[in-house]
Amino acid sequence: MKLPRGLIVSCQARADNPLHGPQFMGAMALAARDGGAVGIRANGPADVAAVQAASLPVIGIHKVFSDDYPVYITPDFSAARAISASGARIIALDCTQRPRDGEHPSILIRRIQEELGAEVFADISTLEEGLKASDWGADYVATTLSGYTEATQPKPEEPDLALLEALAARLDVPVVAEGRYNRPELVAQAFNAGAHAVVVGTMITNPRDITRMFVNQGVPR
Ligand SMILES: CC(=O)N[C@H](C=O)[C@@H](O)[C@H](O)[C@H](O)COP(=O)(O)O
Repeated sequence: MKLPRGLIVSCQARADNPLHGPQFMGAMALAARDGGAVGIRANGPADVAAVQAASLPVIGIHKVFSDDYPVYITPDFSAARAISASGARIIALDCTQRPRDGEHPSILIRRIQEELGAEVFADISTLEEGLKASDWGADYVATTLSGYTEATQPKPEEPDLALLEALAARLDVPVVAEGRYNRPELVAQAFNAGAHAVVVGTMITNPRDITRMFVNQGVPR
């Protein structure tokens, strides 16, 4: 197993974010490492290559957006191959039941393991999807997409600890908590609920959203 137990920091910034770009994400990864993170999650070949500077295990994703399909986290094999070529040894992909263009996640999981020699990190939104991903051979199952699929709308403020707990009770593979873990006590609760690791993104690596939160909650208008 390539992913250690502990805190994983997601270092992602979209094109409209002033911190977009491998130089910034590489620096974020170093800061996360110095703070005690045991792994990094990063998006796209350039950022995946840049975060290797931290010498930590990298969960690579490749977001590819389409007008026709809702699946965007590593939606096909070519997306997986691109981040594998940039050094990701753990590849995360959408394993929800939503429609997609191309191969079924069960095929993608096997191809990523056999052809790229990487571990597969299944991003799911429901217990049923998590059980299926594990049956298909995923190496890790993560709650990443809870709150982001039709089946899990409306998106709650808090992370989906109930889903985490249900997955941990049923699965033999490591279960990872991800999505809206934005306070240290929520991370502690996730480990108590059986998480192998917890991924935190926005609250550590997105100063724009953190600033907005302060402005919206603490600044008089
Ligand atoms: C739904 C989706 O696309 N999630 C993405 C997955 O890579 C990221 O945008 C999130 O920031 C990441 O999952 C961490 O979550 P949070 O930022 O809530 O700590």
